[in-house]
Amino acid sequence: MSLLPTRISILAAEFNKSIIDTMISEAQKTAREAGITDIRVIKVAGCYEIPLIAELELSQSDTGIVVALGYIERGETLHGEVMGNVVHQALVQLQLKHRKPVGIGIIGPGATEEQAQARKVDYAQAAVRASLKNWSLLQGSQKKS
Ligand SMILES: Nc1c(NC[C@H](O)[C@H](O)[C@H](O)CO)[nH]c(=O)[nH]c1=O
Ligand SMILES: CC(=O)[C@@H](O)COP(=O)(O)O
Repeated sequence: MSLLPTRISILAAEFNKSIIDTMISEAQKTAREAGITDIRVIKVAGCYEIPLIAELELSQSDTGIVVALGYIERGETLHGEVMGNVVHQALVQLQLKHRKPVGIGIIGPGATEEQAQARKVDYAQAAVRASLKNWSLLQGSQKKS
């Protein structure tokens, strides 16, 4: 029963590249500081593409944690709101299916560029930290059972 996951897979929606590049760097840095050495970064087109790749990564025994990074910008229609709901729901369901943490670092929906700039570091760090905390809680519960 290891205290740390073998691998963290960071899935980044590069629809808004300037925001996401910073989020990727911050997530990598936070994972390294926690002692993780196997950090995989996979860039997808947008948030809608994250759940499928998350499923593939979580199915691999070495992948202990998936971190999802994205920014759903404010648009003129409800497209972003629908996407946000669908993607968040899918990622939560994948956690329950695989019994592995998914750190969700998706800004928005409906966020302005300014709001995203203000949140990109905190969301990326929090997604890694929260998923690592859940990892240790899961390890603890498995020890007891
Ligand atoms: N508008 C945003 C998107 N849209 C793209 C979708 O995620 C997807 O790539 C497309 O519908 C093709 O399947 N993605 C974001 O991550 N953020 C947005 O604001
Ligand atoms: C969140 C989005 O899809 C955005 O990029 C475009 O939104 P909209 O088509 O509602 O203007």
